[in-house]
Amino acid sequence: MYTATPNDAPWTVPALAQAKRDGRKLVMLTCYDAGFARTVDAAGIDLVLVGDSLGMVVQGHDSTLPVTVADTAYHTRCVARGLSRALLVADLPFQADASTDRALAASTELLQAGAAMVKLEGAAPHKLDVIRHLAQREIPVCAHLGLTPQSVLRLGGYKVQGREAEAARRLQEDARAVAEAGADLLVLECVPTPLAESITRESPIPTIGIGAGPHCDGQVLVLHDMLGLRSGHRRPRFVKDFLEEGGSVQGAMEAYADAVRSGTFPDAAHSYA
Ligand SMILES: Nc1nc(=O)c2c([nH]1)NC[C@@H]1CN(c3ccc(C(=O)N[C@@H](CCC(=O)O)C(=O)O)cc3)CN21
Ligand SMILES: CC(C)C(=O)C(=O)O
Ligand SMILES: [Mg+2]
Repeated sequence: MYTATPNDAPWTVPALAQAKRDGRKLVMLTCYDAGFARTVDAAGIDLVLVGDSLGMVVQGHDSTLPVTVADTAYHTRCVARGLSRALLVADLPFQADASTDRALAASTELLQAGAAMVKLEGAAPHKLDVIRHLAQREIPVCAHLGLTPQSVLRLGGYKVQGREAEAARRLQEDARAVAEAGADLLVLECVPTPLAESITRESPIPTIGIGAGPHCDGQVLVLHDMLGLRSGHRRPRFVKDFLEEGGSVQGAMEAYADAVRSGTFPDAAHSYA
């Protein structure tokens, strides 16, 4: 069992790249309030995401689209007060990254709320402009490719991405482009295991998978999912309830961290071939 090490130095952005070079897996969980943040931190989780999934698991909407910058800033402030070691990432909500001006204003608000990095979905030309704009202004950026839930209306549902050869090629190119634009980290959501493996091998920045197989540099799950709470939609294949084996909330987080670090999660049953 992984033992919490509260004396460990707080995470920094350069330490993420070092972890990739060292082959140390990064463990990430979403979190939306201070109580859970204290527990996530004590469990030795490396990265905490105030995801716009809060629109679904906290607010009860059926997509992430209704979430605002004010909502995300509020939850970021709550979570930041509970953390002393984990690196805090906050999602830029739907259309907060529609222009460089809006993205800079929203990101400033989120960093001033306590985040150390902002995350944004996609690699369209204007998104690459936003990544460059933020990176040049000393704002760490996490990119997010594959299934991008803010695109749900045009995608027609939450489906695995990059299955066709052409789509796979485009994803691989997008991964190159976001790193080139200055992203520090890359979330890959719902992509076939071999594609995520190939992107990870090529990527100069660490990849964090969710439904992207075991070969990413790290993993992320939605907190409610790994504690077995009903998510409102059909349970995605990549979700595993760690509460049973963990025995307590902190135990579940430690079991998840152990499984990611030892390479036993995700297995084939929790990945897309
Ligand atoms: N609670 C929760 N967990 C999440 O992981 C999550 C959210 N909410 N909200 C935002 C998005 C939506 N997500 C989802 C939702 C459903 C599937 C899903 O059911 N996928 C199918 C894929 C089928 C296919 O294309 O082959 C699956 O069977 O896993 C995947 C990701 C991930 N994110
Ligand atoms: C699922 C993760 C990667 C996310 O973006 C969120 O929780 O909003
Ligand atoms: Mg999100």
